Amino acid sequence: MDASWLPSSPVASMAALICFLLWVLTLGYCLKLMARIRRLGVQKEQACEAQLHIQQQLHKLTRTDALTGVWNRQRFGENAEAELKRCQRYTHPLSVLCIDLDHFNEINNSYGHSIGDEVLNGVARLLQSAIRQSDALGRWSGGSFMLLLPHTPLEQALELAEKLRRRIASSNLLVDSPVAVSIGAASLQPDEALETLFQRAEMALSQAKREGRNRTLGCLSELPLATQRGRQAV
Ligand SMILES: Nc1nc2c(ncn2[C@@H]2O[C@H](COP(=O)(O)OP(=O)(O)OP(=O)(O)O)[C@@H](O)[C@H]2O)c(=O)[nH]1
Repeated sequence: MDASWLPSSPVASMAALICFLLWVLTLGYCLKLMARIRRLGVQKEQACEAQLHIQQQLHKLTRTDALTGVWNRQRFGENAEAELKRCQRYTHPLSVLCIDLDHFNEINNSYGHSIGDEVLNGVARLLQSAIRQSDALGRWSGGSFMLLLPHTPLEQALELAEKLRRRIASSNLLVDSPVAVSIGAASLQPDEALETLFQRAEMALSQAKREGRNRTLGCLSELPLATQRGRQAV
């Protein structure tokens, strides 16, 4: 056997051994480094996913009402504006319902705010479960919601409003007392602005409250001249 490659002296043997050890150490270090880089890559991916999740949650929070989970007023308004343009472009009917809890203040005072919150939540759930996917529900203010009904003329909107009103009145959101809502409806008129459409639904709602609550009223007319002037002056 040819042994010419073997170190010929103890010094050479020692040097070969040191080289071998250095090579083993370097290899170990490289493997460790590679594992660390891989770990960092995974951690970076996880951090990116977490950041994306937080961004999505934030986006959702800024678009939905924290208590009821329905769209907040801003998101509802943006959607309604886009829907209005579509309906005007294709001359489709569009209606809105403004739905307000009757005597909500009394519910809060008698049962406490957290029960008031539960009632509000219950109403939101009832409304959401009764509408079409193409409809949109938004929290409008304290105890009121706005419902957008594309492709729906006033007559059908009033029918739906009555169905919703009856459903809420016969629910047992409060065990020992009925919960009622008043509803104002309005349908888009040619070249009408969104703001005016909402105002007319609110006007009908105010009239329903004045007439005794727990009822539905539609707004057939345009805004009274005084209101229109007031709006233009703003
Ligand atoms: N529990 C609860 N109450 C709220 C919330 N936001 C507003 N409110 C209360 O809702 C009540 C709104 O009352 P109003 O709509 O002014 O009047 P109302 O008592 O409902 O009377 P009508 O609308 O005239 O029938 C006020 O007492 C507010 O404090 C909320 O998020 N949770």
